[in-house]
Amino acid sequence: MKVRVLGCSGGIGGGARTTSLLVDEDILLDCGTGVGDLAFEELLRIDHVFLTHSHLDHIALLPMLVDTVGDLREQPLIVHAAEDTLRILRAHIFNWLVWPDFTVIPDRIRPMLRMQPVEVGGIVHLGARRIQVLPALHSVPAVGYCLDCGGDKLAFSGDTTVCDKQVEALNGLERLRYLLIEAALPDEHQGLAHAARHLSPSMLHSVLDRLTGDPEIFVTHFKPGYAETLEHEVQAYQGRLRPQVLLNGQCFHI
Ligand SMILES: Nc1ncnc2c1ncn2[C@@H]1O[C@@H]2COP(=O)(O)O[C@H]2[C@H]1O
Repeated sequence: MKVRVLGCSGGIGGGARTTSLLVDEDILLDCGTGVGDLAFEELLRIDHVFLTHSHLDHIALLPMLVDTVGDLREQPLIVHAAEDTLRILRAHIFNWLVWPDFTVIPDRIRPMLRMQPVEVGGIVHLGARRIQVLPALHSVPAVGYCLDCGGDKLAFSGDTTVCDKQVEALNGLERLRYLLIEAALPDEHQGLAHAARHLSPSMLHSVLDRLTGDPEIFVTHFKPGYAETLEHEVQAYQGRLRPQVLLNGQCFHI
C-alpha cells in the first residue's frame, strides 16, 4: 500500500492544506482541502473515503468531490465513518440546505454516495488491504485508523487528545511501523488544546512515553500560526522515539 499526504495542516493559507491521506489510488483517509490538488482523473478513481470525524477541516471537500465525479462513476462513492459522524453529516451537511443529499441522488437504489458505518475495533477489508478502526478522543465523536495489507502497519491518530484506549490499541498492534499523530497547539495554548480536545507537544510526549513499540513518529495538524513553535516543542522530546514533522506530499509504503 502506498500512502500519500495530500494535506496535514490544522489550517489554510500559503501551501497549507487540511487533512487528507491518499491510500493507493482509490482510498482517502479524511477529505480536507488537500484533495483539491488532485487531478480530475485522480478524483474519479476515489472509491472510498474513511472519515475520522465530522469537523470541517477533515470533510471540507467531500461534498464537492461527490458532486464533481458522482455522475461519471459506475458505483457510489462510499463514505465510511462512525455512525455518530454519519448522523452529523446527514443532519448538517447533506441536508439539502448546505448541500444536496447525494445518498438519494439520482435515486435511493443507485445513489452517488453511500454511507457505511464503522465501529471501533472493526476492520474493513478492501481486497488484501485492511483498515482497522482505532479509538480516539476529540470534541466530537472521532476515530483513528490503522492500515495494512498483511505486513507492516501505518496508524493515523485522527484528531485526539490523550486517549488511553488509543494508546492501548496502538500498543496492541503488531508490526506498527509508522504512527501519524497530531499535535495542534503549542504548550502555551495548553488550555485551548484541552478545551478543543487536541494534543499539545507535552501531551504528545506523554503519549509517546507510553508507547511500547518503536514506530517512526510523524506529527501532523499544526495550526499554521504556531508551526515553528510546534516543530521546536515536538522535537524537544527527550524520550526513546524521535518524532518528525509530517510533510505535505510525503509518501509511505507498507
Ligand atoms: N473552545 C474551543 N473548543 C473547541 N475548538 C475551539 C475552541 N476555540 C477555538 N477552537 C478552534 O476550533 C477548531 C475546530 O477544529 P479543530 O478541533 O481542529 O481545532 C479547533 C480549534 O482550533
